[in-house]
Amino acid sequence: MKTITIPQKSRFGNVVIPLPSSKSESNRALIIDALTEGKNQLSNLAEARDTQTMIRLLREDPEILDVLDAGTTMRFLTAYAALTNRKKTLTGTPRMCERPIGILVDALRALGAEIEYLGVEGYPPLRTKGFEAQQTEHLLIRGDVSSQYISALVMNAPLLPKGLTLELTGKIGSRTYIEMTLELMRAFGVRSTFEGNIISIEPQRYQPTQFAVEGDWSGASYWFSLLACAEEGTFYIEGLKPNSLQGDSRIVAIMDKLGVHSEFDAKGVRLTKKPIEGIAHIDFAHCPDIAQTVAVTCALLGCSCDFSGLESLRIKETDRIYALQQELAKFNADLIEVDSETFRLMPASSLPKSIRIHTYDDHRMAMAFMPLMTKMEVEFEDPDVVNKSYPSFWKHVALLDVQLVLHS
Ligand SMILES: O=C(O)C1=C[C@@H](OP(=O)(O)O)[C@@H](O)[C@H](O)C1
Ligand SMILES: C=C(OP(=O)(O)O)C(=O)O
Repeated sequence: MKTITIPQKSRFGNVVIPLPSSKSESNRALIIDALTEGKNQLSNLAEARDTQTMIRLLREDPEILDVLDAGTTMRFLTAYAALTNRKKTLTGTPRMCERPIGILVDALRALGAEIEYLGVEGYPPLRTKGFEAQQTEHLLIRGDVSSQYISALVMNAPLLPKGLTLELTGKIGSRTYIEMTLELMRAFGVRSTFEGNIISIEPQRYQPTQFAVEGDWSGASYWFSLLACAEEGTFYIEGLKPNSLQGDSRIVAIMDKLGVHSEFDAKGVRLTKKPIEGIAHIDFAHCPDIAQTVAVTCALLGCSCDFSGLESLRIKETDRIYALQQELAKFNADLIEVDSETFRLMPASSLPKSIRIHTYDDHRMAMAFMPLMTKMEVEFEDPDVVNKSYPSFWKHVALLDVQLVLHS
């Protein structure tokens, strides 16, 4: 198996990280562009495989849309194909075919789309078979499984003849991602309202627009974590702004308590070290992708912390709760289930000199555990896993002046 080893290092100088762009913003802008017949000027699109897959599938327009392991690409393209009357088969990796899509398919069927499951009911692969007439303009949809179903529907809503009112039921998760979708739509001239649990969108057209994608806050979180765990250093992360559309910018407030001070200027954010205050409880319901980052940071800093809002982690690239528990245990840390809503992060009691991290086909399992390098030599299995969101990740680790060793 291919692995990569990083030697131990915890003192850094001034390091500049040329952060890649957000795949979440990119994939939304691309769907909106497709709905505007490609008349926009999109810049700074993500290098992430999830985005490159979206670009390729929209450009080549094949009969079979293989999204690989990209959740947004699967959910956004399913709604796009179904509601624009395209006949497509949508499929992906074996794990993608275990990630539920029934809530979105039920909503699309209620709107009037014909969709057939090709394998197990409720999961990809599936086939969109046509859309004749809009059956309703008011839908109830669960908000507590994945926000991607809701984003997928609302991006297409302005082009539906009757528009759409979505009533979200249950506890709304990843609300920041739904807000990001509506903000991006606004940037392309589409008005909407999101009050309480109700989203309303009238029929209207997207306006051709110039749109530049921001840096990826989820990717930035690993550099915050590394500095939190390091003995010294100053990082400058390019391409981020303080008022981001991305909920993962919440990492600034979390890391402020874990010893990282952030200072923004026009081009990015400078991170410096400050005293650690600790943090008793963090709710990740609206920023689930940074839970792994923060778990590793707390484990290494010796900070016990209660985590809530982790429900969606079980249906992501892997079962992230299980994966975290397995890998944290390798350095005597743990993530213990306290009750149905809370997990307690128990920090490492003693550290080994070296470690091998299994990555579970999950980019974030590799990137989140990278800061272990501040305490020990770390070997990562399947280092190419990072390509899903951050293909230049290891190249950026090398900017820290460490000698990475690749074993194939
Ligand atoms: O809409 C998006 O861009 C995303 C929404 C989130 O998923 P859920 O809504 O399924 O939590 C997040 O985890 C994912 O990485 C990206
Ligand atoms: C969960 C993620 O992505 P997706 O759901 O789009 O596959 C992620 O990037 O962490």
